[in-house]
Amino acid sequence: MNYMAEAQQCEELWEIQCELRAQPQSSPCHLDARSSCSRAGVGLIIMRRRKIAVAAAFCLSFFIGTLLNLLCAPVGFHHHQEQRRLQDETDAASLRPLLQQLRERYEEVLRYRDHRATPPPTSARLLRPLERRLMDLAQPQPKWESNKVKRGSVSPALGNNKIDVSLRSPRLGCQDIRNGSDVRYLGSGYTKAVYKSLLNGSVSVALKSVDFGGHDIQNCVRHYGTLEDCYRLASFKILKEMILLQRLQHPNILQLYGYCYQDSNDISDTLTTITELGSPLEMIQLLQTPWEDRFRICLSLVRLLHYLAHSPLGSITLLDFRPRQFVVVDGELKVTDLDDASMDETPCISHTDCFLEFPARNFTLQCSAEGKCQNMNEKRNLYNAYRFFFTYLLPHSAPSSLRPLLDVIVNATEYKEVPHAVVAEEDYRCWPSYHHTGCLLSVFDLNEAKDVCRSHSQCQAFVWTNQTTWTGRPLVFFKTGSRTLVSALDKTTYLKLTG
Ligand SMILES: Nc1ncnc2c1ncn2[C@@H]1O[C@H](COP(=O)(O)OP(=O)(O)OP(=O)(O)O)[C@@H](O)[C@H]1O
Repeated sequence: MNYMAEAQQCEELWEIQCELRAQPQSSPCHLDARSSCSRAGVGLIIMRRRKIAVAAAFCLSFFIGTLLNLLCAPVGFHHHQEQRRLQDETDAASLRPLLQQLRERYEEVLRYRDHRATPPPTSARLLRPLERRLMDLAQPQPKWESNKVKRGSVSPALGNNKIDVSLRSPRLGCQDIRNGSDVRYLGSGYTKAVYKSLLNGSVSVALKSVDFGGHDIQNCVRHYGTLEDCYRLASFKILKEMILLQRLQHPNILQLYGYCYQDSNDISDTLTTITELGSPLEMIQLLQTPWEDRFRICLSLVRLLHYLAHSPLGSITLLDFRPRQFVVVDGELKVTDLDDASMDETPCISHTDCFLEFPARNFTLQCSAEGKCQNMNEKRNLYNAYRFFFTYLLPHSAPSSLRPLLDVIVNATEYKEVPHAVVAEEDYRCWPSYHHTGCLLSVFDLNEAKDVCRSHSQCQAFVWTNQTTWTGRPLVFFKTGSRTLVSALDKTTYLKLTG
């Protein structure tokens, strides 16, 4: 039964491989998938992690073992066979989470790739000098590179994640990488390593690929013991990043010049992307640069965030938003690491599901009638930009005439109105309160309520109760947060938003 499940899994992953290569259903790829996977189930588990030769030897020994078993039927042999079967079952079970992750990442990549909107074509007339130099450099893409389907080079139980994206000219490829010189290590993160290379002696680019010595691969191999499968999993991140770089075109998003699939470390079709080169962002250095340069970085970031909030793929959030995800190109900030970007808006049933948590403060956003947290992606980006960039880069040594304006920007406090809602708990005491455990005060109008909230350090929200004192002054409940936001027809809640 387990062998049958294994065979089914094998078939599914082959199907993925064929799909990625855009092979039609009746193609040899799909037929091969079925015949490969319907072979002896016992052999499949071995074939996934070892070479076919090993699997064949195992099948042979299995066959001989069965023969001997029939002839002799010794009790010990039965025992040995049972042990091996149990071991195989354990191995298969331990790899299941890896297969699940592979499937999820594969589906994510397809979602980004198949999203309808396409970037506008750029007229060759508008090409800047660097692009013209790249155009001179780019070789016509060899046909084999986009159509190549290498059989037998990957484990039959695992889909290869080779995927081609259409790129505007100029497109660079493997040949250009091979002709590169002056290759130098630039940096690495959890998953990828980045190198600088000088192509054709004229254009410097960044080459990005999976780092075989990086934490991601090392942790995965330690856990699952299979380098090839772990490589495939990690390379989905580069694949996703490449698709996003191609789909999102903006001066503050690094430009993708091309990519290359080549065999490396005994793994077929490993992916390297070729992008615009930048300088890693060093916050300490940046703090020492003139105010105008720092202002330029902040302006780049604002322009980028505006584009991401209204991108052709919808509102995109950068889940991993730290200075190291950005580089500087000619004084402009550009995002380079897009593998943690997401275009999914958080689903919700009530406002409490739209809770955005940061170390220093939290927000509760509105849940729309369609069951999506409204503007959550944009809000996450904005607050991260505020806490990682604006607070450090803008105020220090700013021109004195701009200071009042900057104070307003950096300390901007506005209130978001949530009609028909009340914060059920999250009370604090104040004086002179009309409530013995909460802060219930009378105010003249909404502006006074905002001023009161601003003057209380605990206050993060207030509820307009629609009740008044005997003089007719409205009563307002001041609250420490808005996690316990619930519906209440006759009340309105105001949430304090900073940044
Ligand atoms: N185009 C580029 N030019 C110069 N340096 C770059 C470029 N792209 C990336 N880098 C440097 O390489 C580092 C690693 O790249 P990247 O962030 O894509 O890898 P990662 O494994 O996803 O990292 P993380 O663990 O931060 O997610 C970056 O922190 C950056 O300093």
